[in-house]
Order: sequence, then structure tokens, then C-alpha cells
Amino acid sequence: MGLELLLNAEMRRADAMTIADGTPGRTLMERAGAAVTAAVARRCAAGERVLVLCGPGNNGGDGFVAARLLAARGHQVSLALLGDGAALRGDAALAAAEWTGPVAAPGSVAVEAAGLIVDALFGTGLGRDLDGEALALVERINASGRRVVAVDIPSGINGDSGAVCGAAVRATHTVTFARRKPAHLLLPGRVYCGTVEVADIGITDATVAACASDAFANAPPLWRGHIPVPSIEGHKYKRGHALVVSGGPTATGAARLAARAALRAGAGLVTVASPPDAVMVNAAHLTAIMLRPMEGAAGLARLLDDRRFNVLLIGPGAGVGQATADLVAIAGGRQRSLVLDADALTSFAGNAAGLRQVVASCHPAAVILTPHGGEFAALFKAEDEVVRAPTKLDQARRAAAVTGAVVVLKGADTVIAAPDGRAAINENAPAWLGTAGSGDVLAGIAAGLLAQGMNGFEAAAAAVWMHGEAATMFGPGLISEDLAEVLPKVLSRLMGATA
Ligand SMILES: NC(=O)C1=CN([C@@H]2O[C@H](COP(=O)(O)OP(=O)(O)OC[C@H]3O[C@@H](n4cnc5c(N)ncnc54)[C@H](OP(=O)(O)O)[C@@H]3O)[C@@H](O)[C@H]2O)[C@@H](O)CC1
Ligand SMILES: [K+]
Repeated sequence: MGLELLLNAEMRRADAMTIADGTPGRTLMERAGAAVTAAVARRCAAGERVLVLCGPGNNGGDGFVAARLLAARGHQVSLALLGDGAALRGDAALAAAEWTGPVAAPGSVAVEAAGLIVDALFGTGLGRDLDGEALALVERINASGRRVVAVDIPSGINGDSGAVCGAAVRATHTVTFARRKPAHLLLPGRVYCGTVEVADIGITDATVAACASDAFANAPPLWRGHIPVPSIEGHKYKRGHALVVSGGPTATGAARLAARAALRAGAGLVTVASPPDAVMVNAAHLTAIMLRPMEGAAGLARLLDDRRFNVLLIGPGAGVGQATADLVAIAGGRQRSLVLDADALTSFAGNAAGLRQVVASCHPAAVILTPHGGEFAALFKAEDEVVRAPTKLDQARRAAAVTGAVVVLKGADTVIAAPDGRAAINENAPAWLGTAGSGDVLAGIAAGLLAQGMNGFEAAAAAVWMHGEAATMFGPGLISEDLAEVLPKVLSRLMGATA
């Protein structure tokens, strides 16, 4: 199954296109119900009690199909319908007509008596917050502690944003169709889904490609072909030279974390550019990484006269204020690839327009911005269309469009977005990756990949994934210093897979 993600409207289009191509909607629904049946059958012995809760639309229709097929397999199935049976329309009405068992009202069923619950209340058609009977039912499902298999999306979760609309079913497993939806990866939706399975209901790859809008799950097939593989004939100067700007004497560690990550990610050479009064602190801790003194923006400009520095990283430990903004502006005019993190971003709080100018002056080199949620909100506070965008995916995409940079909007569900509209949602970051200095390492990996000539979007997406993978491989107890040391294992697996 491909990595594309389908928004609600895109999924509806894919359904409609498949139907127009000759597969009746009722057939799609039958396949959807059959996939749910198979998922339930893998979890429940025949004879066990299954409660199917159906909603008023086609998600409910999938539930009617599953109820019929589960009963035919010998399960004790009871079914409740939210709303009026006579109001069912289209394929859902046809599926309901084939269910010959009783249809209960939700208020009359003992939710906790079920061995497993099938949640077929709402899917991609959820249009507003749950209230009244629907809300009460969802709360009873969650209070029951029963296993829940959700059809398509746990009811109450918005498929595009992953937001909880009033309340949402906490599923143990979710069966979705054709491709995952953003809500299966974005928080909080992801944690409501349990495990997620994608069932093939006959929507072709070509149809998905025609309907999807360049949003993907972040995984190696998206960028593995772009990962630079060192060659015997190459030498370190061919693998780029990253310059990482250090903070003052009491704030040097972040830059060194980033610099080491850049080197581990494969940059040929890495130099720390240090304020003169921090040189001795940096010198005491650096070995393979080189060190150059740098006095303010003029000093950075002089260093950048050396064309071999092809990537610049500014932000970790830099300090918030005009001095850092000046460094960024100097870097911008020099057509080098740029990674801006932390304080470099906050120094442009409310001034995304200023940053856009810097990005434009780097062209055609790539610029990657790596804000966490707080830095993002501060940077774009004057850009209504960004901060008011309805989903994290939209926010990152609009931020990329506004600045012209690749934006990495960090979190447990980091979104990477390019100005051309491509976006990826990351899902491999373990909880223990949220540790001091982790962001500095991420920025360093991105700089290391850019140094080797990767494009901005691929470098950013690969860096985010490698960062998560390194943390997962290391395991709990991780501190940021560990991440770079695990990168060789991550890289050799990636390169092994390309061989
Ligand atoms: N052929 C296909 O397209 C296929 C589709 N498939 C399946 O269909 C699902 C999409 O079906 P769908 O479009 O009918 O939407 P669905 O999620 O059932 O909800 C709509 C209903 O809910 C209601 N409603 C909404 N919000 C509400 C609220 N807060 N509180 C109360 N009511 C609310 C809304 O009412 P209205 O807003 O109109 O008043 C309407 O009645 C999809 O997820 C997949 O499972 C598969 O079978 C494959 C083939
Ligand atoms: K559902």
C-alpha cells in the first residue's frame, strides 16, 4: 500500500471515481464490511458476543455489512442504530435491508456485555462536534473498557485534522480503506486509533494518485533514493562542509550536538563557528569537528567568503535578538543552504516576512526551518492564514508557502512541508525523543544531509525519520548525546536497503 494519505474530500472523490469506473458503491461497502469482519474474526472466537454500533451514513452501512457477515460466521451479533432506520439512504439503506436481525436503539444495549464492539458510527462524513445521544454513546463505549474495532476512523475524530470533535471512541484497532487518512497519524487522532490496518476495497493506485494531494506518511521510500551513498572514488570535500554557529561561552553545547549529528549524517567536514570568548570552551570538546572564531555578522560574512562552506546552521544556543537575526540575514545573502532552528526562528517572531526575504536571497539553495509548536506560533503570529489553518498539515503547508522554505513543524507528529505543496507526517518518534537537545540534533542531521547535496524536502523528511529511528533503536533512557552515535546503524540499514 502506498504512502499517500487521503483527506476526507479526497477519499470521497476516490470512492466516486471508482464507482464511475464501474464498481458499484454497494460493492465497495461490501468489501469494507468484509475487511472489518476479518479484523474482528482475528480477534474474537466464533460464538463470542459482538456489538455493532451503526451511524446514520455509509460508515453505518459498513457496520450493517459486518454485522451480517459476522453473524454468518457464527458470532452472537447485536446491532444498534443511532438515528432513524427509515432515514438511511443509498448504499447504507441497501446494506441495512440485508441485515435480518433486530435493530436496537443505542440506549437499550448493554455496551459492557459485548466481547468486542464495532464502531461504525461516523467516518469521513463527520461534520460537527458530537452531542446528545451520539456523545453519550461514545462515552459509554469508552467507559466499558471493551475492545473496539473502529470502521475507517474512530468516531468523533476528524479525518483531516485528527482532532477530537466533542468526544471520540478510543479504539483498539482501526480498519481503514485504500489509504490512511491524516487523522491516523496526527495527534490526538493517532492514539485513538489503536493499531491501524489498510484494507484494499478495489480503489486503484491510479485513482489514489488522481485524488491525493501530495501528503504522505514519512517513510524511507519517500526519500531513500536521495540519500547520498559515499563512493570509493569520492572524498570528504565532495560530501560538503557544514558550518554550525555556536552560542556564547555558557551556551555552546547545542551547537556541538548539532555539529556532531551533521558529521554523523555524512557531511564531509563540519566546522563550529564560535564567538571568540567561547572558542576555548568549544576547543576543549571538539576533535573531528573543526573550529573557527567568528565575531558577529561581519565575522560570519568573512567566513562565508570561503565557498566550501555549503550549508549553514544557525539557532541552537544562539540567543534571541537582533544579533542572531543579523547572522541569519548575512547567511541569507550568500546563496548557501540554510537550517534555521530555535533562537534563529524566535529572533523573527512576528516577522515571517523578514524570513521570507532571507529565504528568497538563498535561492536556489534550500532553506529548512525547524520550529516546535511554540516557535511556530511566535514566528507566524502575524500570518493569519498560517496560524488559523484548520489542521497541523495545513499549517505547515501554508507556512512553507508563505516563507518559501521547507518547514518542519515538530512534535510527536512532526509535519514536513515544502513550498510546492508536498508534505509528510512522521510517526516513528518514540516518547523518549522529547529530551533536552533533541531538536539541536535534528537540525544537525538535516544540515549534514543538505551538505551532501540532498534537496530540502527530502533532506528534512529523511532527517526527521532518521532522528526518530535512532531514538527507537537506542530505547528508553536516551539523552541527546546518544542520538548521533546510533546514526551509523540507521544509515547502514538505509543504505543496505538500497543495495
Ligand atoms: N461509497 C462510499 O463512499 C464508501 C464509503 N465508505 C464508508 O462510508 C463512510 C463515509 O460515509 P458518509 O459520507 O455517509 O459519512 P459518515 O461518516 O457515515 O457520516 C455521515 C452521517 O453522519 C451524520 N453526522 C455527521 N456528523 C455528525 C455528528 N457530529 N452528530 C450526528 N450525526 C452526524 C451525517 O448527518 P448530517 O450531517 O447529514 O446531518 C450523516 O448522516 C466512510 O468513512 C466509510 O466508512 C465505505 O463503505 C466505502 C465506500
Ligand atoms: K467509525
